[in-house]
Amino acid sequence: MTILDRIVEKKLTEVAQRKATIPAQSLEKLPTIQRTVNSARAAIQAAGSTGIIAEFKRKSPSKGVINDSVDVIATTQGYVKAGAACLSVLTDEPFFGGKPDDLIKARAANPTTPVLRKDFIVDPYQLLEAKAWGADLVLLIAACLTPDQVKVLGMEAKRLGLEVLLEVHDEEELDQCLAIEELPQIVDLIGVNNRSLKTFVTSVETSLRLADRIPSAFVKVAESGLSSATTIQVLRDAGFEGFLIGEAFMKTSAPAEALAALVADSLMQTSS
Ligand SMILES: O=P(O)(O)OC[C@@H](O)[C@@H](O)c1c[nH]c2ccccc12
Repeated sequence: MTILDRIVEKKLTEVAQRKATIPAQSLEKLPTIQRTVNSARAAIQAAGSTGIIAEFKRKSPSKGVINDSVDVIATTQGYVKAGAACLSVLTDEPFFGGKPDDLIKARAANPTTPVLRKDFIVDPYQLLEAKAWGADLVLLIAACLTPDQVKVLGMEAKRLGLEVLLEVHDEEELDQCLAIEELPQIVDLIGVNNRSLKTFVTSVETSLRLADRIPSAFVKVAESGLSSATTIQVLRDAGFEGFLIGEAFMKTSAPAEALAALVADSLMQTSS
């Protein structure tokens, strides 16, 4: 059993409990369901955007506790001030130490920045939750979904007006998703996760290998294991516009300052 299998098993139980506590019909009635989202696609593609999707992540199955002392509001506001194009907030509690309230707080504190609900989405109910909590976009992880589920969840996300980041790890997952005829209508960004779910080893080569296979209709996002301006430039040259970064910032006592330093490094690279 892989870690992903364990996470999904737990997630299905969690979703069943949540549905029993707050029925979907109640979520549908919340005013946030009608809200127009901040576009991550637009924010990442805006002229001069850093493309950085800065993540708030307290712990992970691969690293254990990364940071359990920083505050979600101060950190996400600091990220935005330092140049983050988007925010990513973990809402999975058992494995990543996140919670819905982190997302709700990050949303309220950063009204004009796109916020990603980072979780393991296996049921349309979680999309309703994401919209109700104020998320602008959601992650769909190909490794834990069938192409049919990607389609159903993508369509529901679009009904709710959410943007979708589809995550793949290899050629097989990517090709299976690209075979979904409606994909350009239901997915906005395709992310390549550099972290192997089996070994937890991150290799930026994964993103570089898959870059040309991703059609230009999608914003390309490189995910995980990123920390240097040099690597970001290499990825940019390969066609990536978005960079999902968590640990490199969160492992420091001042995550926003770490982001600011990376942005300063990147600017120096482009001007030299
Ligand atoms: O902390 P890193 O190595 O910068 O990685 C961030 C992000 O890519 C990673 O947290 C992530 C990518 N896909 C996920 C899916 C679920 C949970 C977490 C993730």
